[in-house]
Amino acid sequence: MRTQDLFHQPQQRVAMGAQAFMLPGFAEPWLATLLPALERVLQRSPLRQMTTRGGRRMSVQSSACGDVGWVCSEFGYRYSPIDPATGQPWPVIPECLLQLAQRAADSAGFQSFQPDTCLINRYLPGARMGLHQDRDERDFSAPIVSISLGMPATFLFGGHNRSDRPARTLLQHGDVAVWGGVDRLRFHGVLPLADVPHPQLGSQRINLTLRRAGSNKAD
Ligand SMILES: O=C(O)CCC(=O)C(=O)O
Ligand SMILES: [Fe+2]
Repeated sequence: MRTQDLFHQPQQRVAMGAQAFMLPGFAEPWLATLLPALERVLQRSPLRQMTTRGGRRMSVQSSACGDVGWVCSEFGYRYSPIDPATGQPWPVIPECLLQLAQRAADSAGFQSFQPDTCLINRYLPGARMGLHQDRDERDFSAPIVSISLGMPATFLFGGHNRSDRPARTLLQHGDVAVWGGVDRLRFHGVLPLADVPHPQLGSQRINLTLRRAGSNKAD
């Protein structure tokens, strides 16, 4: 735990936009329960490399938990109630992860966040995520809560046009980023990861993004 938690000082918020914040170390009190819970999820729905609509393999490995999971293939992007890799429903979102996401959303000014899906992305050194908008959800009223674990990454937070120059924010183990409202559709991405092994998780970064997909979107 960082000293700020020990003395119960108000959590620091770093503004990335009017309704976008980075909450440094916010996930730390949950990590001891979150990491084993995440392992159990990944035993049931293992990480896999998906192929984009353009036919290219994504550089991250992905899985999901929740009522639906985000899947992509050469046929496009969608939320599905079934994990295509196992033919089974996705694992449920672990209680501690749900609680962490709701508390982080609250701290960023988004009350009553009810996520129904969590995308799990694993970055090995060199993996990246190009600038994109998160717009496969059925409505954009709920925020995105993004939890970073393991190796540090440079997060790019741009504007509403792909060409808007993005700001850079370092995301480290335990940091949580939340964006919604007027900032919900801003372009964002992650620079290629440098190999700076994390003491506990080694040469990987795991990012968890909790969202409200809206189950009607699922097929
Ligand atoms: O890895 C990150 O920090 C961002 C991931 C992301 O943008 C996404 O999964 O849509
Ligand atoms: Fe995204």
